[in-house]
Amino acid sequence: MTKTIVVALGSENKAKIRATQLGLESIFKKNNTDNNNAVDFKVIGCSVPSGIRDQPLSDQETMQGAINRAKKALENTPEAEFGIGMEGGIHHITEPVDKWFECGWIVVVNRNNLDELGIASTARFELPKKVMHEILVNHKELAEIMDDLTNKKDIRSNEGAMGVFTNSLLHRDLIYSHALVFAFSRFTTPSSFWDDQLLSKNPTADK
Ligand SMILES: O=P(O)(O)OP(=O)(O)OP(=O)(O)OC[C@H]1O[C@@H](n2cnc3c(O)ncnc32)[C@H](O)[C@@H]1O
Repeated sequence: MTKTIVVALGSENKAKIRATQLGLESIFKKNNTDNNNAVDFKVIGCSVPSGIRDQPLSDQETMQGAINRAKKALENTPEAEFGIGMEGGIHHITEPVDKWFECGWIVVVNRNNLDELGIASTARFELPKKVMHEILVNHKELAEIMDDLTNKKDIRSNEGAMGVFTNSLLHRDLIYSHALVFAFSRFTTPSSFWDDQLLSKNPTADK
């Protein structure tokens, strides 16, 4: 009998649900005979608090939101083996250039060990100064600004700001799915890659 892995996603955002489906399809692809991970999977999206501000302003805060969401989703979904948290946020780089960048942070947590977190970020892109002005001075959320800028509705659940700033080449679901594959690697690659045993002895230690 094929095993079904149940995964709880801490969001009902359609782009994040699609990203999770896409990521898990490539991780657990059944028609790839070389794939030792091949199984069925089921995604349950649920609304959970991120525990941070609606518009996170640093990588640290955004990652914390993703951790909180992954753990809460798992807690709220007893049948799930893994919890996933996805959080979009911005980060300020001051040197060698003064610019703000947007990316998503993705966290995977397994029920067997809540302290073992798989964490990755998406690719990043620069946000224009006028968008940052709306966020920092007028305290608007990126979602609202993107809709105003494009005259569209609900960009956050569709192509995302990523899609807008790449002329629709790279949509939020695809980019988040790649980060999910990285975050899951903690659980899908050999555990020997991740244990604390050093690869080589410190050459000076024996002297
Ligand atoms: O329903 P949830 O899961 O909360 O999804 P969200 O897109 O609203 O929320 P996030 O917490 O991931 O993102 C934090 C803020 O940044 C906005 N944001 C993040 N990525 C975005 C994107 O690609 N396009 C538009 N807005 C985005 C988002 O709408 C929030 O205002």
